[in-house]
Amino acid sequence: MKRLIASLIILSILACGESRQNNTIVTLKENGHEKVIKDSVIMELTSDPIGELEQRLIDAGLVDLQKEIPGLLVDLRYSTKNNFFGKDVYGKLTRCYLQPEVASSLKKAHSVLQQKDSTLTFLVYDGVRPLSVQQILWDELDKPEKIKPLYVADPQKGSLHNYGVAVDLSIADIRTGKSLDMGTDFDFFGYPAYPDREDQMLREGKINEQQVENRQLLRKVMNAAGFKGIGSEWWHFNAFSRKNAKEKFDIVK
Ligand SMILES: C[C@@H](N)C(=O)N[C@H](C)C(=O)O
Ligand SMILES: [Zn+2]
Repeated sequence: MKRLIASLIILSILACGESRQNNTIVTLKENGHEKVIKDSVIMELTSDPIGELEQRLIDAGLVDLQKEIPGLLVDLRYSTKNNFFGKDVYGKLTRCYLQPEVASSLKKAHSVLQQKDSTLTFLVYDGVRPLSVQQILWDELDKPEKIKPLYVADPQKGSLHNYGVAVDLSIADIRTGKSLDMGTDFDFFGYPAYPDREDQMLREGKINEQQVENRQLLRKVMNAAGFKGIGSEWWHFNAFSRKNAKEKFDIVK
């Protein structure tokens, strides 16, 4: 490897004359790393190699949402510390995967959204989620045992995320990449985030009309593509019932 880099440096020095017109002299791809030698300086570019979890998702036939749906944004929150328990539990995984037919339904929802307003896109927070991560979320959720399943599906039963048939998302403005105002952040666990409590929350001034309108738009486009929401989280949508998911797909462990 060291020898290879050394020879590439020599190559780049030799090619210096030409480099005035074209600064980039050599591009080398190795193990998912891209190195560009420019004016004799080696610059590491792009992505890490695919991690073990991502490879498992690909091997299981799941698809990368951003490859299927151009323009869709992903902020995989469990791959950051910006989530309800403040820990990165996805490591190298930063892309969002779903079952192919769920991705294709989401593509339909996305096109319904863009027909309504071409300045809008989806901002996805989570898709397939391994059962091992479901257990971490369950353990980290600081709520009484009885109401925990309203916010995180019990890992003993499995979540539809574990099959790759549920998605957590918002709508974003493509010009800013930021979510529309939905009244609460993703994974806010309480009444202001409940679609079931919107009338009450409006009356109590906890959310406003514009926030409800934004959520209604999300529900409308997702429902148009066959997704079903749940009563306690504005961001969560299922593409299949638990029974159908069990019959058709395997859980990602
Ligand atoms: C944890 C939250 N983002 C979520 O997806 N909750 C549902 C209920 C789930 O865990 O399936
Ligand atoms: Zn969810």
